[in-house]
Amino acid sequence: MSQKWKPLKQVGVIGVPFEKGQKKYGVSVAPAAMRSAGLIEQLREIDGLDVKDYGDIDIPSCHEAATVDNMAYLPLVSACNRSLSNKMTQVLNDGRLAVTIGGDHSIGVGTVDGHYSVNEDMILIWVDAHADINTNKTSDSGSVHGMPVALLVKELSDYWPYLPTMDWQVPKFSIKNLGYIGLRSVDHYERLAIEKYKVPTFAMEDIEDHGIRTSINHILHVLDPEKKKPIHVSFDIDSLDALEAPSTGTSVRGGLTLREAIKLMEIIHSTGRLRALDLVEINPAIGNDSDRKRTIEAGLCILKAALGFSRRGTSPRGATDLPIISASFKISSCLETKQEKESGEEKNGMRAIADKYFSKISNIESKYIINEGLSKTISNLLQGKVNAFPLYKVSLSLDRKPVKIPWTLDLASPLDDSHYKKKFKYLKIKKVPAPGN
Ligand SMILES: NC(=[NH2+])NCCC[C@H](N)C(=O)O
Repeated sequence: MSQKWKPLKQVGVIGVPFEKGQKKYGVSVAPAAMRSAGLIEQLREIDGLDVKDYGDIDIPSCHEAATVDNMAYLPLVSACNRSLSNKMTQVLNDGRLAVTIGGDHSIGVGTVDGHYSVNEDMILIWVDAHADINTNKTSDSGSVHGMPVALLVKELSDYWPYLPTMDWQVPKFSIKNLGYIGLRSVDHYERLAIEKYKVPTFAMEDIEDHGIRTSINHILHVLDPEKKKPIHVSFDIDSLDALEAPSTGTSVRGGLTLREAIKLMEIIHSTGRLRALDLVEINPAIGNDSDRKRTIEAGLCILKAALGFSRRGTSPRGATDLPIISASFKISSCLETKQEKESGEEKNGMRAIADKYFSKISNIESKYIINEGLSKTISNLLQGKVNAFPLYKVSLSLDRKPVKIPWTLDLASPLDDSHYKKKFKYLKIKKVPAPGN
């Protein structure tokens, strides 16, 4: 039976201030930098999104020496990912789409491991300049951020030595459920692995040939032709062109434009199947203020596109028309009814009248005033009948043009008010939803 997918409106944000998967200082500052740039607030502005901030995971301090050849800080990387994997499981089991802010890309081990434990049928879209599928034997750098994919996939488990501290992580995810977007710096053995396992890959030259829409749609079709599997996107900011995202540790020229990346995320959002999204490798310590700002803004744009922000704009929820009147009102005077005059309950009576008349209007901003002299004249003209109904003068100030609503007559059916209707312009008062509702 085919399940109807729609975008998950509940989101859980996890920060991972971790940088030991590579050698440069600064990528651990990204969660804080993203938060102070308004990450949570901006996500909450997306129509209908319920965003829970799970805070940053505790990065375990661990002083064990690296015991595996050509794998820097493995015990630390392992401890961080173990804790992240647990946090992922928690967020997903809370029914939320997990948004993880790294940290370097070694944290993909924890996010995918945690996601897999909840959704075994998940597919993984790795958006990156690099394939990150080195083993410690094939890596030139010895940095684990170039190895997460190789650690995760079961097909490569035989190519690793025993990894002390990594017993918690059993590679179960199949490379058959992986696709790449944005590659342009692929090491030799990485290319071999991609070809050997026929990983659907749209490197930059393929994106150049086919466009971003066809590229992602092709990958999604190959990995999940029946459109029924949860999607995990692991987005490395270095997939973007260095001009769009300069503040990152291993930037490569000639990458995705921000527009392509946004489009990519919009397409993924529209599947309704996105369940986990990582944003990694933003390094606020690289570059100047403007580089930092540009990179962080690009990251925010990407997250927002993935979570349903529409560049077309969205009309206010529930509204069917532009607000006709938006004002607040105050009764300054009113001709009382006979009954009120006698009972002296003028004030309550007035409030009741106001409620009755203006319950239909929300958020009225200007004043509603009766001119005493005028009201007396009118009262005379109406020969005492005025006591049978309240009479108001309403003045509303709209933004562009002051509009006067001179009279509102109630219970006035026997009365011919055509004279007043001619003299004063009547304005229909329509109910409008209060802004923000
Ligand atoms: N997530 C990244 N930025 N990875 C960069 C990896 C670079 C290189 N291929 C390496 O293995 O060291």
